[in-house]
Amino acid sequence: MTYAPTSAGSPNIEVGPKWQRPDGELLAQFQRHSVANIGDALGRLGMPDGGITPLWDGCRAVGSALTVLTVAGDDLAVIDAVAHIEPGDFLVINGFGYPGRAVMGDILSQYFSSRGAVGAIVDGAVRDRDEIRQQQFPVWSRSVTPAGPWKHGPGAVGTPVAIGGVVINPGDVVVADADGIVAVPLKKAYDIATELARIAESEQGMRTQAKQAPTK
Ligand SMILES: O=C([O-])CC(=O)C(=O)O
Ligand SMILES: [Mg+2]
Repeated sequence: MTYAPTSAGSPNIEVGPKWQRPDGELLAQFQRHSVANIGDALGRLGMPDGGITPLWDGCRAVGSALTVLTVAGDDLAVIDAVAHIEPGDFLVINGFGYPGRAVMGDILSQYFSSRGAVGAIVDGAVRDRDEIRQQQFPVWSRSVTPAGPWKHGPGAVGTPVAIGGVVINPGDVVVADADGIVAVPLKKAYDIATELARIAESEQGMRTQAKQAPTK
């Protein structure tokens, strides 16, 4: 089966209104912080559940949410999303948590990477784990299966979606690492970045104290 993403768009894939993306400088402020610390800065609430995990060791990415809603086991909306990618985008795909059929593999991953995306998160299944690891393209998913996707739609690109029980809007700052995923609403991102500097400093202090704890 062959396919090639087009800019024409499929008639049954809705495209949301144009959204604002965080600039590179703002994204850079999140580069050096762990997802755990960013979650703390958000009050330890609103993080996707721990069932969505990295596909290979060392996955880490920071980017602007490019949201996709797709039918369980179907990748038509994911294919359509390729034409909407701008450098720095982070694909966030609601595949209804379905484990029985992958909604992306290494070919789509290569398209994402070629267009400048920084990573992909799938609340659902993916396939081609070895090839994606070789590409070093960061991917998080709920499961892995060799079963390939149907391509019928419907779906949506650039509308709010939920992954792991949390709503993510297009243009949210998405950070993912070995622990999991966090999304910071663009409106809060500057305040959270400031708070992060304080948290990082206090964590550093606690680490030093822990290292120097007296033996009994
Ligand atoms: O073949 C497909 O339909 C999806 C897939 O495995 C890929 O993106 O590599
Ligand atoms: Mg494949």
